[in-house]
Amino acid sequence: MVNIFKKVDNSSQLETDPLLGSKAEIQPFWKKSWFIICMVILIVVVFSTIILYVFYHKNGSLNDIHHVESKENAFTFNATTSSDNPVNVESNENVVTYNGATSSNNSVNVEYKSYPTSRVSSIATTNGDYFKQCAPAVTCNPDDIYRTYNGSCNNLQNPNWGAALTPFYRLMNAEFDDGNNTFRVQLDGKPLPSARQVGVTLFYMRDIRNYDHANNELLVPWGQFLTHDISYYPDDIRNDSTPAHLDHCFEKDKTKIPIECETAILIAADDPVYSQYNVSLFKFVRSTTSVNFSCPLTPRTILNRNTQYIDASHVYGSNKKTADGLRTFANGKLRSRILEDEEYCPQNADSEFKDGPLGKSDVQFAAGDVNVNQNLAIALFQNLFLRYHNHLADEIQTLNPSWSDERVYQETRRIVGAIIQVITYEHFLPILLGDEYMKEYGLTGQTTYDPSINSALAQEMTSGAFRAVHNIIPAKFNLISANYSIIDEVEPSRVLLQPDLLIGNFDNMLRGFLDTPGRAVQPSYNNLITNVVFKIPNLDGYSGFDLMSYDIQRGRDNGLPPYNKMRQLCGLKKANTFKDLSDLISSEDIETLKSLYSTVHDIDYIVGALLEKPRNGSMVGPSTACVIGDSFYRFKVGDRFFYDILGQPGSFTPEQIKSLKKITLSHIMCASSNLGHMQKETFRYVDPKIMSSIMYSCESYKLDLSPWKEVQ
Ligand code: HEM
Ligand SMILES: [Ca+2]
Repeated sequence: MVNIFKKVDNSSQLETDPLLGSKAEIQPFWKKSWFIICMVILIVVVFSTIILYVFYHKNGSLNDIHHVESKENAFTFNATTSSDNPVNVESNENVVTYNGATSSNNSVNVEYKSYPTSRVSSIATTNGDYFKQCAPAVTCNPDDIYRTYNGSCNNLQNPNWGAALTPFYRLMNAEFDDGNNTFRVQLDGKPLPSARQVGVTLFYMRDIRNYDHANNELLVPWGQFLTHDISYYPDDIRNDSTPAHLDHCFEKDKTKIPIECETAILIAADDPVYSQYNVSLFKFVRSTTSVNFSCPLTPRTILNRNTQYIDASHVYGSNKKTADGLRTFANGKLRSRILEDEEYCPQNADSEFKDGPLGKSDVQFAAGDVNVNQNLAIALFQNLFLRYHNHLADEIQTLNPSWSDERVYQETRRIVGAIIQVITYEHFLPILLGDEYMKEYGLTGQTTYDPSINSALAQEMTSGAFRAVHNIIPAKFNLISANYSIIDEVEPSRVLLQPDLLIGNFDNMLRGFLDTPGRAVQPSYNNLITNVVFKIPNLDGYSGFDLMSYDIQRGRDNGLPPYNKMRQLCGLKKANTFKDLSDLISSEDIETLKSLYSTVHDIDYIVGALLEKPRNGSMVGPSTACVIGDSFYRFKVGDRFFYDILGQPGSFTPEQIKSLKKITLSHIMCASSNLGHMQKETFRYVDPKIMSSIMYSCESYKLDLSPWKEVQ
């Protein structure tokens, strides 16, 4: 072993100089230049440390990084803070940024993994069951240039992947108490706390941050419109008619609760809203399962009725019958009707909601998705795209007069699907997720098709992560006139299934979403959408609507894993105690969680997701972002018809892609309304009175269709 502690003989100051080869006089070490330089550096370091220490203490920034680890693609930070002020942790390599408020116990741990082009790997073992046991036989034509209506044959090796009426994908195995069907219980065997109780205790009257002045309210109808393209799983109401089914659950005799009432959401006697109406529960109907389609899979498996690709199936339908029913079969156009001189979706003659639970609506639209009438915002967007389809079909037919109705219809359908993808990936997701998550989850840049990727929508996404975006639904929709004054406002919660208000208000509603700042991101939903009481016409009593309770209960209904498991799936540290949640959840909320749940392992996914602090530049926390990011990655690389994929029979030409990439939601709104002027970044809030100079005339928003002109 080499002894590094050389013994210095102080009696002899002379040693052989290796360069001069002669004896040289050795100076005392304090006179040597290396020593002087070292001392100067030391003094500078000590002084700057003192200055930084004082500065950081004052600003509440990081003062003790006691663990910093950098693996190939992962960064871990554990740090303590000294005050209650916000903390910034930044790493320049691979850009991992966190900006969160400290919890009152002054401890912040941030652990983010950076996945440059990666995603979550499913660890569920049941994803293949439906395809082995129940999937219909399908024959595909690999040369087809248009999508099928139900999404089959997109993936030629697995033709049923992503098709309508196939199961949601699971990232983790379903969690049911009996393994198959009954609601998850807590680790100590107790039932989970009532979904309403959780909502009230954590979120009631928590509306403190009102506006997000960077974005307008259009994120909400777009988010919902997009949801209706990729998801639909109705309640299981096989044997009863809406809305009276389950009314018997209200009966006072609680000695024998019918099985179908067991999943009702219990309301406590001291509920701040419902106690005064003597309402003791919300009816809750479980989702329809594969059993309804003669496919008795276990555990409980939910089939998605809409195609699971972003393909405008909510405009056209997820099966041929619906699609045909919406067509005129002339010039590629969709059926529509004129009301008060404007074009609207056709009437749905069979609608069961003419006498809806909240009132009567003479207007019931028909569209590709049966939920077109759910609320005014989604109805507005369905009508917007109906108008846009017909506008585009006219232009394409004019450009190519010889094209048949079928060709014009299919080509327009193909472009509309592509436009929804462009707006989603270029404009919507960067705001929702932020640029860093966009890069981490591989959501930017040229798409390369990967047939090994199943594009089906994750159960954890549709019953959990994407619903967390319900927190930006505003309490009121403004109707704004052409001179920018608010002429009316409607509560979305009160106009469910009542789309007649849209007639004559189309432009006013669009202006309302465009010219109103969005609801700020925060853990709670707006107070109205969670606390609306209404009288059921055919029941002598009151009922209510609470989106938060339904979201929590739906997660349990569909067997979502609890929050702690989702954290781990997303690369976050498993919490062993409630305190371990302090990396992303405030200590006040942790205390409330403790009062509701038996252990940290019992917390519902959406509850944790809503409480997590969003990463800087994103509207969601990491265990929400990871599921949303993974889903949109699969919708992109697993879709053979994705708009910028090259080399497939259905691919657009490079010139067409160039033209499509320029489209914004402003183009659609200009072509389908009388607005006249639009801003370039449609989702950004621009005060119309002050910023009118940066609004552009609708003349400048025209999709260049020349690449679609067929060369004769
Ligand atoms: C005015 C706006 C909105 C209203 C009134 C609304 C209302 C609802 C309701 C009533 C449900 C069904 C609840 C249940 O019984 O389980 C639902 C489901 C859902 N919502 Fe929203 N929502 C709105 C906007 C949004 C937005 C902005 C997003 C996401 C960006 C979103 C994502 C979802 C998802 C993923 C589901 C489950 C999908 C499904 O049922 O197939 N919603 N929403
Ligand atoms: Ca679809």
